Amino acid sequence: MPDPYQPPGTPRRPLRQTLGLLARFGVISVVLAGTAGGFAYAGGWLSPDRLTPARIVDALSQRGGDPTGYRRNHAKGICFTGAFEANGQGAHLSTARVFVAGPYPVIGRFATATGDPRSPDAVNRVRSLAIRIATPDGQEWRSGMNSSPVFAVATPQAFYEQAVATRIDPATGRPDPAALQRFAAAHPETAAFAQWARSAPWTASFADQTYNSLNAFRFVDLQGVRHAVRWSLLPTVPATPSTPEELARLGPDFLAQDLERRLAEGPLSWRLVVTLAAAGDPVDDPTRAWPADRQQIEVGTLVVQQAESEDGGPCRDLNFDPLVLPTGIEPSADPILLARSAAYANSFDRRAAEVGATPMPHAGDQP
Ligand code: HEM
Repeated sequence: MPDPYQPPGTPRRPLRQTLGLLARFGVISVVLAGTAGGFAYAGGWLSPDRLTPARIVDALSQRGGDPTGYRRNHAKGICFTGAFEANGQGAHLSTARVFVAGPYPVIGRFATATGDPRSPDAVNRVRSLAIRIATPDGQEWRSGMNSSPVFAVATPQAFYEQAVATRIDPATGRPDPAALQRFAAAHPETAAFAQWARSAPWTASFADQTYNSLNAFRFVDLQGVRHAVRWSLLPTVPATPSTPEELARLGPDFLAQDLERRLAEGPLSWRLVVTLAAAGDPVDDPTRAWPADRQQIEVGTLVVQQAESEDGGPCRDLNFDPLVLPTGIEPSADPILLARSAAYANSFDRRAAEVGATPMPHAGDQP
């Protein structure tokens, strides 16, 4: 019987081959549908309420100013180059090459934790220092650290809610005080951070600040034993307390200016100190500090040699993703780490696509 689906003269395909082809097309379409579904899922199209990196970064982008071309958080910063001089003490805790005594090149960035690249320095409570240390085995250790001793929130969802609560109300140019109050009431875990923000002295410099990893990680030693750790960079110059009013008088960009002034006189350094958790210390919650008596080991010194504007500087196109870790350092179970990695990539993709479309003005330039 002629095949009604084939023009006359077309060679007949055996039935088994036809079924095989159909089955293969079936498999391919299922795979394609699955892939499309996967993208839809990752993009949050199937569940608009699900938290995605894009939603977090959208919320971070609405906290005032125009972030086009810039990081969507810690938007105002300055690049630096320098070295990490390992003293060899970390090699007992981790096999990472970076702990073998010696100097390793660093690209880094100081910043203020703001969504607005032109925000005046006197209004931003949290300052940050991010580093990428490269080692001769081709590996890298990237770390972004904050000047607060604890983080404000414990989960990606709470971080998102905080970003939404600090959105700028176009009518007033400020976040809605009621939204801030609602957020604080719903998140008692922010209390330790809020206490620090209220009471810690302000200073006029990036150079006199301590910078903390806040999230926990694991160092893996030669025997394969895992040690839960956090780390901090401790300044070697004394802090000079100031008030926000005094700082406001220094102009909008005093932090970058102070850094450049100090570096013109010589390098700045920080001691890298690793703190070891004791059994039961929280390793998945950066809002909770570990007790002050935990063992600490100084593993080397960060030397900052030269600052460079972010506009074209070596840190502009770096993503200080906290999950770029060398062999010998692993992430902890803290859910914030995965969320950070995904959100940084999203923010990086946005600003990388915007570079060139938007001039990258020096700090202090008017829009
Ligand atoms: C769920 C939690 C968090 C989210 C979603 C988040 C999101 C972001 C985003 C989108 C950026 C911009 C990245 C870029 O464009 O390259 C950023 C920068 C930064 N974040 Fe986070 N962050 C989180 C938690 C933390 C924590 C716990 C710390 C603590 C140390 C931290 C420290 C930093 C630093 C230092 C930078 C600036 C890095 C640089 O200079 O390039 N963040 N964050």
